[in-house]
Amino acid sequence: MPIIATQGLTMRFPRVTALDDLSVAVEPGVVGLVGANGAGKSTLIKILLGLLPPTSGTATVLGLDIAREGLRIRESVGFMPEYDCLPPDVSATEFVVHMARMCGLPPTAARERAADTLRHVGLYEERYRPIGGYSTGMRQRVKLAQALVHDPKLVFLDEPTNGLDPAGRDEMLDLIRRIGTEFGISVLVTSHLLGELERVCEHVVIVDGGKLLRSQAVEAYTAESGVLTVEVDDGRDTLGRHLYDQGVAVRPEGRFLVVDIAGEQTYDLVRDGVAELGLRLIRMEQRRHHIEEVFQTPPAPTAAAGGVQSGDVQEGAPR
Ligand SMILES: Nc1ncnc2c1ncn2[C@@H]1O[C@H](COP(=O)(O)OP(=O)(O)OP(=O)(O)O)[C@@H](O)[C@H]1O
Repeated sequence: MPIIATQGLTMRFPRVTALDDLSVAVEPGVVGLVGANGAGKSTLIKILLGLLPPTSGTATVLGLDIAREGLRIRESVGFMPEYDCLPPDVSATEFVVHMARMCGLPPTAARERAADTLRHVGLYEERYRPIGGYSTGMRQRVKLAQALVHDPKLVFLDEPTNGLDPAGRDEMLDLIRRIGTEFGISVLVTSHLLGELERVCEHVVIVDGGKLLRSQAVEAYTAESGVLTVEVDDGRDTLGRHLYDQGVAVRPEGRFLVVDIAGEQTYDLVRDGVAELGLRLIRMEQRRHHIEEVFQTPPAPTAAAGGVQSGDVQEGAPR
């Protein structure tokens, strides 16, 4: 059963259509929702939580109807909002216990769950300090902890890496991956950075101007390319010249050789060349695309899609 299913979801504000006839089904797992700023991601989350009635269309979350069962959805779904909404004068423990109590947990269970959750997000040592003195990364972790404290089946994480430095972003992405793999909680995570979603998500939904552009497994975005990456220990140029003499299309790229694949024989030529020259082969693998490369050449317009304009969706940090 899909964890989220929308049909013709439309949200019109007086000056802008934030969601435009959006129909999508999302299966359990770690799922990315990507789009430029203003694409409609936060609006979709608010509608899915039953907090904002759509202009038209229907949706279910965990099989529950957003129009009739908003409260039950919010019992089963955790939400990490995009913007900072934390009280500065209380500690992370006090805040997360309070949120657990708001979700209906009895006092002792709330304290235990808060302590466990804060440990999972890496805030155990600092949990008694007032939130006002926390760094951006620590504040993001408090927001994440309160989303997880009532043991939800699904969490919505709205731009969880916002404002983080590269190291903080890596740690947050690692946490998100663990939420999916170790805790078995499904995740819908939004970002305007395609590259970072590729690292943690199994499936990515792309919205642009409130319309669905694509909904695909990450594997499908990153299908194998027609080139081989070859790395040898000392002798890159020797091997390159050797392959060139055999009629292979080859070029250097950093410490690698990039070889166009012209059938099975390309693998044989590389392997034989390495053996003949007495080199040590470190790697030979078919290169995969990165998601953002898919958007450098917009796909032929399909359905409602008009193609992503370059710059609409930013690339992630270099990997
Ligand atoms: N309450 C509102 N009233 C009027 N317009 C709104 C309201 N909420 C959102 N919008 C508009 O709807 C569009 C989509 O906004 P939304 O916040 O959903 O985008 P987003 O993809 O989450 O982008 P961001 O990451 O910048 O928040 C924007 O043009 C925004 O200005």
